[in-house]
Amino acid sequence: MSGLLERIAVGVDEGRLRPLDRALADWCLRHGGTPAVALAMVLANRALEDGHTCLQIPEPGPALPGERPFMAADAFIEALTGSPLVGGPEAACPLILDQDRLYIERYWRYETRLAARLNTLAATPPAPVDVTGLLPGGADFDYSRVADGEPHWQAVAAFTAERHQLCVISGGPGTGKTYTVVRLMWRLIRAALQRGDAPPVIRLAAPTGKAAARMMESIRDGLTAMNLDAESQAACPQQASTLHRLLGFRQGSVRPRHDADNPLPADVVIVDEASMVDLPMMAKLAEALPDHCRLVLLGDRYQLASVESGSILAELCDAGGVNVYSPAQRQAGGELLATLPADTPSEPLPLRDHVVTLQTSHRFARDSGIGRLASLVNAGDVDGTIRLLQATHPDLAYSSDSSERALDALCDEQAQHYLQLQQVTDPAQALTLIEQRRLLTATRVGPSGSDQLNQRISARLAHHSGAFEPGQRDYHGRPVIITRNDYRAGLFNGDTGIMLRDAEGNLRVWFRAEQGLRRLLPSAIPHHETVYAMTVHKSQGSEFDHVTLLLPEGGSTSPTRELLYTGITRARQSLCLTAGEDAVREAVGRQTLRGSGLALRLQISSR
Ligand SMILES: Nc1ncnc2c1ncn2[C@@H]1O[C@H](COP(=O)(O)OP(=O)(O)OP(=O)(O)O)[C@@H](O)[C@H]1O
Repeated sequence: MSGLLERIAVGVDEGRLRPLDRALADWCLRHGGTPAVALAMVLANRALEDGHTCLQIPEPGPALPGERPFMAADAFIEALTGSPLVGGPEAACPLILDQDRLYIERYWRYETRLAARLNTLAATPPAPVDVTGLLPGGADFDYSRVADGEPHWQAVAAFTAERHQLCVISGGPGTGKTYTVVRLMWRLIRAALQRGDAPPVIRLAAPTGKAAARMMESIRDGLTAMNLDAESQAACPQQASTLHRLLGFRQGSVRPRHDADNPLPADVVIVDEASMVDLPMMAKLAEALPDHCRLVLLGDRYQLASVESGSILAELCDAGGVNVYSPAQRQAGGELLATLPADTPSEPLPLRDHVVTLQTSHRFARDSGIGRLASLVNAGDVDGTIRLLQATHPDLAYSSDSSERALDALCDEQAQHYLQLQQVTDPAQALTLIEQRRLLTATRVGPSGSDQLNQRISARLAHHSGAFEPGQRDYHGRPVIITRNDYRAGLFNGDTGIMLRDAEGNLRVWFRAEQGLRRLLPSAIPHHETVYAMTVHKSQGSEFDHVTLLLPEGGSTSPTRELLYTGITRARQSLCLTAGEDAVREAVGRQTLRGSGLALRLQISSR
């Protein structure tokens, strides 16, 4: 493997590799590493950047992007063994080799610590649950929409979260995750008050400020609809925070205030949009829970995983299967689970009693184009997806033309909508207008990337309205999205605002806030961008009435099934998909597979 640095230098020149790859390899070689170790360091770092927790050493052998394998996988593992820079589990080395998985040391620790904590939570003896209120005719769940012979999965989810310290509730859009946790909270509070105990301290959190605000809004609506008595109402959480804030991260620090030595003051922690939580954050959260605390994770197993490393929610769901339970769980659920088909005799899944998958969307009708499209994409049904797209549905439009001319027409259409903003001076009305529709795209760069689309739409608006110059940064009617958390300003990654001129002619930026609206000077808002179009990744945790989703043709980063599904399910009322048939086929057929050892570390815990 001589000449590694030279080969990397060529890769950097050709744009296949980054200067960082060269620096990492160089560092390894200067610190006693062999070329194999230097390659291992480069590939492990690249794996992390691609969202993997570790490098699953590939067969037939490890290779730099665009090159043939340097050596066979077995020989590579042997070459790493004994290096001072590579150790086995628990070693204090920059790289950890754990069987055929290679980790950057910190990530091996996150993974093993998270698995250990989850195993402890899952192994806690189940609590007895009074299922009376959960059954048909009980006070807690309405059975009028449940099909005959089907369990009420929302009631099963509440039962599971009461019975176990660890519970994952997965469901697509509108399947009632919030509806369920509102009832779960009420049951927990009511049971405590009936026992004469203090109500449990329930903390609500989400990975982004936007998702936290949406979670609180849905929970508030749900609580209002339930019309609780004043005491129960007061015991319900009044706020949802970001995980950063919940754990008490200080600006610029990776160590939170709450950890195993200073656990969170909470009896129940409920995390929404858990698919967006990465491995380091999930490990820190799990460690900061006090021993008795319940952890309830809500999310959609089929959505895109976190932008950073790990796909924790999907892995936990895989470790739980889809609504298969142990005999003990079925017995404890009694009538609640009586209609389930007999248990299959396959190998029991480690988290089978801890994961509930909600099945019915209360947002989309059974024949809704958006709902059906989402299901077909999830199922990986390529032909079914294409057939559906070619049929007519009131809520779904499809165009296979993603040519330059089609992109132009798309940008014109978007600009026509946003032209209305030039006449609007009321910030609430302007915010509603920008939240109604969104152009989503798979990537940030390239002709159909969000950067260029935003420029094209802005240029058209400048031309049509004559109100500002093309290329002008700040102008009346400019929608902006925050791209970095700023705790001092109270603005978070993903928050959207609108720039409007006030009566004195000064530009101000308006955001939705807990109590109404906030007004800020353009210079006072943290990192932000114009947002007519955004990537599907950025749209996670948000929904819009009308979505136009664009998939690029070819390109370096091909869209995956998860990306397509996430884009589709951002639409509440209508979806227009613009993508060549080949791009759709490719995306539906390509699933995200992330290297991780978490699943292997989860133990059978069901009793
Ligand atoms: N069992 C039910 N009976 C009647 N209405 C329901 C039921 N479950 C959910 N809903 C209604 O369906 C809508 C969506 O529910 P909810 O917001 O809880 O879903 P969600 O899974 O949290 O959605 P999202 O994916 O947007 O986070 C809400 O208006 C809710 O009141």
